Amino acid sequence: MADDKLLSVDEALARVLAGVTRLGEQEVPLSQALGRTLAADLVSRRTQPPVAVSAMDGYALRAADLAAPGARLTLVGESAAGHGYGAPLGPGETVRIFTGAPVPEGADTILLQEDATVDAAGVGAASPPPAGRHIRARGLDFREGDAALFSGTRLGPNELALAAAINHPQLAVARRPRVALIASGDELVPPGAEPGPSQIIACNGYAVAAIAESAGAEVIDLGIFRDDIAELEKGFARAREERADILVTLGGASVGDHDLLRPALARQGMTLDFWRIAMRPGKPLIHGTLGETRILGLPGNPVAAIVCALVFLAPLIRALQGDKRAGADESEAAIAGAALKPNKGRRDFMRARLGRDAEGRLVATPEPLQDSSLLTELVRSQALLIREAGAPAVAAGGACRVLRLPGAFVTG
Ligand SMILES: Nc1nc2c(c(=O)[nH]1)N[C@H]1C(S)=C(S)[C@@H](COP(=O)(O)OP(=O)(O)OC[C@H]3O[C@@H](n4cnc5c(N)ncnc54)[C@H](O)[C@@H]3O)O[C@H]1N2
Ligand code: MOO
Repeated sequence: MADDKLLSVDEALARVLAGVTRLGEQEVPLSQALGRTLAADLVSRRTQPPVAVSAMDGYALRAADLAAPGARLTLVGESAAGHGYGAPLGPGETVRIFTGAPVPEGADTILLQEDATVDAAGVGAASPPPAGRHIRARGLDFREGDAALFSGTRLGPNELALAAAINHPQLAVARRPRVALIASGDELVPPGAEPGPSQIIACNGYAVAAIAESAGAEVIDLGIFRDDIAELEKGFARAREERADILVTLGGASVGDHDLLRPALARQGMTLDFWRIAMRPGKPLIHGTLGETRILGLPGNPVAAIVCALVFLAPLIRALQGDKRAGADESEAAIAGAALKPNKGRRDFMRARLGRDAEGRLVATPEPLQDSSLLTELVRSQALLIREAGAPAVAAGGACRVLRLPGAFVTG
């Protein structure tokens, strides 16, 4: 069971996504559309293939003409991609044809060039092809007027190719959500600076910005702010100037005397939705709204910030683009590579290595240390092994669920 004082992860995600609608739309050229989300259905302007074409290099012919043993056909011309033969095939005739070339009228099959016998008597074959072999019918892939891609689809490499093929050089896509990042902490200095004795290098923003950009956002990194309400207010003012759709704060979300984000945001008039959830890592997560701006206050520990960005920020960014898969469960089944203890009241996202067992099943083995400050363990991991709040113990070899980390590559 979930800790009843804390909001469950599902409830928290539902609240983050509640009432979110797509931001405006804009037209972008295909070359800039990767990772964007379609704002309208795309209707095909083409039929593909536009005519019946050959799928192989060989000879176009009528299957019946080669049916008699020893039959020979007269080679009368050529059909290449972009240059058809241009005339109907007469009885006993064949045309040299290449992949993607129009099948001449009257031909009903393709004899593979490797299977053809070509000599002075003409073109023959030891085993003639049946009718219909290696011919792609007109419209096999798509037809003019058909909806080929749908509003709310995120454009990956495959979708870009299809959008191009159906002849849309410009696409209507959702505007990129603008995400302003504010890091807070007196201990933080940027990479390349000389830290004082108890200072550290701010790193969370790099991961969170990467997660946000991968989800389609435009990121405005406002830098590091000291643990001081007046300083933080300057940061909020900058976020307002930048017309941020989402303000993401890093650190200062918890209950310590120097964790000032909540009071600072409250002074600005933030409507707080929640700030503590039943999740490990990531218990102190602030969610609220400040005017039109959505606020996500991520916890300071690097792994907590990254996991919360994956679980909440990325879906929010996708929902603001009208992505119909935003918030969908992307976890998958795996086998536990080690015994898992019973879980208490928070959903646990354990850093785990992924491999495969002898049967090829995915095996997730948690890292020995799960402290939310440990980036090296995170980098060694390929997945987050998800343990539900209140889940009973699982023996090694038992079933579990995992969420792959971005770019995870599984060997074995
Ligand atoms: N008494 C309690 N203490 C804490 C609780 C609690 O419930 N009661 N929650 C713990 C949990 S869980 C987390 S997570 C942290 C989160 O605290 P904050 O969001 O207030 O974060 P900070 O205190 O500012 O920082 C925590 C840790 O992370 C480092 N940090 C912060 N920002 C960055 C950054 N941009 N890059 C790299 N590292 C960063 C910071 O130096 C601290 O070491 O609170 C627990 N405490
Ligand atoms: O949210 Mo915290 O990550 O468990 O230290």
